[in-house]
Order: sequence, then structure tokens, then C-alpha cells
Amino acid sequence: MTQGTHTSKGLLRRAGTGFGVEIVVLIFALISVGLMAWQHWGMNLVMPIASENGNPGWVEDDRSENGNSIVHYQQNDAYHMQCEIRTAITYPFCNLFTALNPEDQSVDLTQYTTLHLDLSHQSSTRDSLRIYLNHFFAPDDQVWFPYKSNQQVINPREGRHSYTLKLDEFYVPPWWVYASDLPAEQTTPQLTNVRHLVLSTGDSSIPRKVSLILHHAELRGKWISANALYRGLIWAWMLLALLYFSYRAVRYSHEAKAKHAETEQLRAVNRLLDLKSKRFEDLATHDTLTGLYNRAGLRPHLQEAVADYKKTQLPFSVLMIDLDHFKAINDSYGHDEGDRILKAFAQLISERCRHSDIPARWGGEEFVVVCKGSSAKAAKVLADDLCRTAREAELGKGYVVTCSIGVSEVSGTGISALFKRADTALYQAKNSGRDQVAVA
Ligand SMILES: Nc1nc2c(ncn2[C@@H]2O[C@H](COP(=O)(O)OP(=O)(O)OP(=O)(O)O)[C@@H](O)[C@H]2O)c(=O)[nH]1
Repeated sequence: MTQGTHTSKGLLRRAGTGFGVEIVVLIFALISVGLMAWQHWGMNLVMPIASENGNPGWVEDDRSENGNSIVHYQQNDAYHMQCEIRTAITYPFCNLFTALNPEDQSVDLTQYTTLHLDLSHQSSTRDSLRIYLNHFFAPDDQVWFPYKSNQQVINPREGRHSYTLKLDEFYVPPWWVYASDLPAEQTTPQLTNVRHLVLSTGDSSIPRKVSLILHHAELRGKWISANALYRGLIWAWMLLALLYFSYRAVRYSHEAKAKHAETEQLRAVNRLLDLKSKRFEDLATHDTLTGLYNRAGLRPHLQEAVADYKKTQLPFSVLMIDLDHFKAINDSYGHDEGDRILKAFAQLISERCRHSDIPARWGGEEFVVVCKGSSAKAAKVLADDLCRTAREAELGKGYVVTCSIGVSEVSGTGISALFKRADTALYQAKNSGRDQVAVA
């Protein structure tokens, strides 16, 4: 009943833990998918550049560089540049500038991914259009030009059209790299401090008239970039896995400790049971008063002696010993004194017996010694010695304790007959005046 309850509790606990982990993983997976979907379809970040918000715009032509192209500018609800390219210099140009905000301050475009342009373009010859995002990077006198030009080139179609440019496809044009004379690591695109959007006529030197209207421009991006989100999610999943494995490790260690403690407890119980079973065995085969074998304890030794005798024909004998007038000792000195005499006599027998002799208490004041490998004659020597020693040992306090002994040798007629003959001899010793040995 108890074990069944423990087992079912363990199963429930295990099932509970597994289910908990699955729930956490499911919630985490749902949050991850939700964040990815939100990042893809939402989290939009839009920055209008040239539109109703009134960012300043202006134009420039190549006359500052000894050219003679002429640009006109008009700003109503759009930014309108009219340019006449003339070929006084190798690379004639007209530029239409738009600030990224009304205060003409720099902006970090890291979070933006695309630039959207709504343009009307007309040119008397085929012309390209250079788009610049000018990064303001070094307002000191050492540098020839404080803006790094991040560029893309498009081929505009006649009329009004929309164009989308990816910010990570902007590059630093070769003419800027050449003119800046900066080391290679400083000539890569930079969009962290952008101040102007510049639309510039193509690098053709053919004379032409160009009309360019910037109706609207805006930057689009995400509050969180896909890369940043995926990196964050990977870290979160790794952290979750780390937490899970740490939890498992701690749990396994606790379980191992508990198991070890349980095993130790079982070992202790086993040791106790072993001790108890030995104690029960001792109680079943030994006499509690004297510590000698009782009848049950002596039986296997007798059987072994008989078996040996049948195998080798070597004799063995038994001594049947009875304390003389023991009732009188009990009556005169009390039962406790009687017990003390029984114990002392048992001790005496044990001390006088040889290693191969097996003494036992047969019952009451009767004892038996099985003398293995001894004939009746040899056993009588031990019996005489016991008789004399008991008499001389002064077991009693102020009185003499004696015993009578009957000796019989095995003869092939079985254990009962052997004991019967020893008993008869004992009876004979008693009748002959006690304190003596008789051999059957
Ligand atoms: N103190 C004590 N007495 C016991 C025990 N077992 C048996 N006795 C006593 O031993 C006595 C045996 O008396 P009897 O059988 O008459 O023999 P006896 O007095 O020794 O006389 P003989 O054998 O003829 O010499 C009885 O009084 C029993 O009560 C025991 O364990 N302790």
C-alpha cells in the first residue's frame, strides 16, 4: 500500500515536471514566433525627409568649381530643381539638397533599411541620377570635405515614379575615396550621422536640360532589426537551455543523494535484520541460562557424528551428566543459587572438554557431552575428570556439588539406543551412590 502510494507520487512528480518543461518551451516558442511576426509585419519606423514637414532644401551647380552649368530652385509642396548642364569642366553637375530634419541636424540611420523616393524626372538626353546620403564625420580643417558620400546610382524613367533603395547597398564612390586620401578602413559606407539627402545629375558630360521634382522621400525601418531580434532570440533560447540543464543537474544531484541515503538506510535495516536473525537462531539453538547448545542445537552435531561414524567406523561416545541432589540445593539455597550452580557447572564442562567435544544442556540439571572420535574408554577418562573437578571445584558456597555420569559408545543401533544406554549407565551411577561414572 505504502510502496504503491510512493510509486504513483513519483510518477505524478515526473509527469508534472515533463509537462512543466513542455509548457515553458511552448510559451517561449509562441513568444518567439509572435515577435518574429510582429517584427516582419509591424514595428515599423518611418522618417519623412522631404515632405510636408518643411525640411529645408536647396540646390548647387558646378560654378563653384569653375563650371558654367546653371541651376534654379523652387520649393512649394515639393522640391523642384531645373538644371542646364554645360560642359565647361569634365564633370559638370547640378545638386538638389534636402536636410534630414528642419534643424539640419545629423541623424543615425542604423535602424532604417530602405529609402523611398517619389520623383518626377525629365532630361533632354538620357541621364542617370546619383543619390547620396551624406554622413557628417569630421568638421575640422584637416579634412578636405566634412561629409562622407554614401552613394547609389539609378536610371530614372521619364515622368513621376517611385524608387526604393536599400540602405545596405549604398557605397562610397571612387571619386570620394580618391579625393579624401583616407586609409581603406575609413572609406567604407557610414550612415550613423547623416545630414543630407542629395540628388545629383548623372556623371555624363553631354550638355542637357534636366528637371527634377522630389515630391516625397522617406526612410523606412524597424524598431528592432531582424538581425537584432534573431540574435536576442538565440541568446534567450540558449539561456533557457542553460537554465533547464542547470535545473536538471541540481535535481539529479538531489535525487542521487536521496537514493544514496535510501540505500544506506536499507543497508542499515539489512544489518539489523541479519543481527536479529542471528539472535533468533542463537535463541533457537542455545540455552539462555548457560549459553551451551540446547537439544535443537546439538542435533546437527549428533547427525554429523553419526554420518562420520558410518563413513569411517571411528567411534564416538556420549556422556549423560546429572547434578546430584540438585533439588536439595534449590530447596536449601533458593532457585537463584540453583541457577548460579547450573551456570558454573556449564562453564566447568566447557573448560574441561577438548576442542572436538560438544557440550550441551539436555534439560533441567542434565547435561550431555558428545565426544567425537572417542571410544567409551576414552570418554570415561573425560567423565572421571569432570566428576572429580566438579567435586573439587567448590562450586557451592559451603557445600559440595557433585555429579553422576553415564557413558555409552555408538554401536550402530541408532542415536535413541545410544542415549538410552547412557541413561541406563547414569541410573546405575546414581544407584551406586552418585558422584561416579558408569559405562554402559
Ligand atoms: N534452579 C533451577 N532449578 C532447576 C532448573 N531446572 C530444573 N531444576 C530443578 O532441578 C531439580 C531436579 O530434581 P530431581 O529430578 O528430583 O533430581 P535431584 O534432586 O538432582 O536428585 P537426583 O538426580 O536423584 O540426584 C528440580 O527441583 C527442578 O525444579 C533450573 O533451570 N534452575
